[in-house]
Amino acid sequence: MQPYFIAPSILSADFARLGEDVDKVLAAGADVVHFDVMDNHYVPNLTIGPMVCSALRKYGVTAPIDVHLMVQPVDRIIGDFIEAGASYITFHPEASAHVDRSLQLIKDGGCKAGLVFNPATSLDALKYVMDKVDMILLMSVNPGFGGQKFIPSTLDKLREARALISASGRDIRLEVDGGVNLHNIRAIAEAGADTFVAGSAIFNAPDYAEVIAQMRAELAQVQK
Ligand SMILES: O=C(CO)[C@H](O)[C@H](O)COP(=O)(O)O
Repeated sequence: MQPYFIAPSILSADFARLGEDVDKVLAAGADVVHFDVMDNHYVPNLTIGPMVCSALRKYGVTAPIDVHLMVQPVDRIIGDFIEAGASYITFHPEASAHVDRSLQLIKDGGCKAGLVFNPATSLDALKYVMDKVDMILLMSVNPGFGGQKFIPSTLDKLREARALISASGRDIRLEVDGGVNLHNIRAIAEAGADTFVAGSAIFNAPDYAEVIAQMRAELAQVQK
């Protein structure tokens, strides 16, 4: 199992002071910046694109930036995010006409590639591309908005994904996104996740360092 990563979703950050807020959450102990890209087409919301990713890099953010594409089509925006300094780029298989090609485009650009699965989407798309995947992201809410409730069936799906990763023998991160908080993070880790996206639970807390430390304390008690 890889070390646990806490990945605050900047969907819940203060967009008017994004650089400062990202600095603050990283200084508070976050490992990864989770960057939600929504196009008002694949999902019913509109957020940020490659220019903002590039601006964060120019501002001085050196932590990994984990770009979650909730866009359709996928391929024409991949190159822009590679240029903008993304570290991970993940996309939804049903949003790409050619999943293998999209994964390869990401990897050819030197980024880590991953697939994202909505709560009701099966993991079947992984079958022939496990060798190209560096991250599997399970949505534990329907994508589009922060602040939703964790969907409990994600726990079984995490166990299923963890078994696939173990069978592959590869280092693949297993990320979960949606409704992650202090009360459920331990159970989510026990089901197999190693990377935890949390938006409202972190950015709505009065003290980012305190909530991240509490999350790590929960993770320290994980029993497998
Ligand atoms: O991708 C997302 C929604 O599509 C967000 O990353 C996710 O919902 C995180 O927010 P919260 O922790 O508040 O649920």
